[in-house]
Amino acid sequence: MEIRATTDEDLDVFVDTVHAAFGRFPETPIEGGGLWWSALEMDRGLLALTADGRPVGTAAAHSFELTLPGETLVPAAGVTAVGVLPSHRRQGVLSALMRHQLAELRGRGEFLSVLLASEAQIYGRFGYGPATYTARLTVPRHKAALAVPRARGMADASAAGSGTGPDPSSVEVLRRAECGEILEEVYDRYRRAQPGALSRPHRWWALRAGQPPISPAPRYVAVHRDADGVPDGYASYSIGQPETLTVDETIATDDTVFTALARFVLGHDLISQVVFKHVPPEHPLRWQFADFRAGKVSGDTDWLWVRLLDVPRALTARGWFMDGELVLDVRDPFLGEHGRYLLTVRDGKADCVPTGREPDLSLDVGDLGSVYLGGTAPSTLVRAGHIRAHSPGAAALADALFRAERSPHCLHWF
Ligand SMILES: CC(=O)SCCNC(=O)CCNC(=O)[C@H](O)C(C)(C)COP(=O)(O)OP(=O)(O)OC[C@H]1O[C@@H](n2cnc3c(N)ncnc32)[C@H](O)[C@@H]1OP(=O)(O)O
Repeated sequence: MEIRATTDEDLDVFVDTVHAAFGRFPETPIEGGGLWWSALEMDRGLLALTADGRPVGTAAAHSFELTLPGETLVPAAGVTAVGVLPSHRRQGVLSALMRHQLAELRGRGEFLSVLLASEAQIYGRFGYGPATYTARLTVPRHKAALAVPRARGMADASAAGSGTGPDPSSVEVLRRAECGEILEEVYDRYRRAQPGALSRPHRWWALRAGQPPISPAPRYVAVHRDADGVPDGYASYSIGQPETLTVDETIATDDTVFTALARFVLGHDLISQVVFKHVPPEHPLRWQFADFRAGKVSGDTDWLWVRLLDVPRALTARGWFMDGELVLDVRDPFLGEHGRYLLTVRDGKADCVPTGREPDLSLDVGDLGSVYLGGTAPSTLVRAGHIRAHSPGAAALADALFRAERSPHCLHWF
């Protein structure tokens, strides 16, 4: 078997092969009509070929920016279009593709790769760990009343007298087709401050490559504007049977904007329930209902998987919120690597250097990927038996150190 990089000339054969692996047809649009593969970067694709030159496997990568804790933006390879023909499975084709791809990414100087896993059993062996989570929240309209925020009544001398005038912000309903630029701009503002979020490169919007609201599927979009009329949030939605308003995504540059958009869709007439797709499982919205049980969380699942390609570079790239020191003994079974690092955090920045000191934690690189964005507590993986803590306080210290300013979330589909 040979693995080779693709060029623009390979687009048709690449797209045919990956669709055959998924048992789909390239000409059949995904939900809403977006041809996701139009955004593929063919200089980042790989084809696995048999000895007589027949393509049997594919993998590709998008050039994204990932937001790390501390509002740090870094490049991340978005691994995608991974497939092996049903006739050639379980013969090591994917393993060979992954090995080739990881080497190639390192060769380009990349230090993080990310993906969405079609099945959760595939990617752990290649050093990826689930790092962000998502869920849907279903709210029956008759339970949708929001509580008065308790903090509003609390004494705050600096804010005395504020919050009593009319709300100067506004919500306008537009059609998806007439507000592409607003969506692109608001999403970009949002993702820069949200740990775990990925960039949506301009060409994705231009090509409408993806799921709604990137794709051209008909949608209404509630656009929120601040007091100066500047768009600062949106909710893209459609209404279907049975009397359900489904929100594809609620993008807000701050929590009050999210609340305003939630209030707007929950107040829609002629519906019996609202489904918010892609909310973080522990989103504050649940706490905002007068009835705590109003919002039912379902479909709680992993979303972004993270793989560190260069441990010291990745750990020093993110922001940190507490000073401390940890010795991490990191194994990378797939690549046959092993390193022990002293992580020292001071004033929000980390230093990470090889050390001979006794470790505080021993872990696989995939588990480091899971805790890296702050969305999985190291102690959870200690309790699950995946990370080994060498002293009683090590897990608690790691929990405190790895925590992000807010829980990471990603809703970009690729
Ligand atoms: C980021 C993305 O693009 S996600 C999309 C992934 N693609 C798909 O789901 C499309 C349908 N599936 C496929 O094309 C293939 O089954 C693939 C790509 C998942 C696996 O390809 P293969 O060439 O069969 O994998 P390979 O032979 O290298 O398997 C390596 C190991 O992973 C295991 N493995 C592979 N796929 C799976 C799976 N779906 N579930 C459980 N274990 C799996 C194999 O058993 C093997 O284990 P072993 O090393 O202990 O023997």
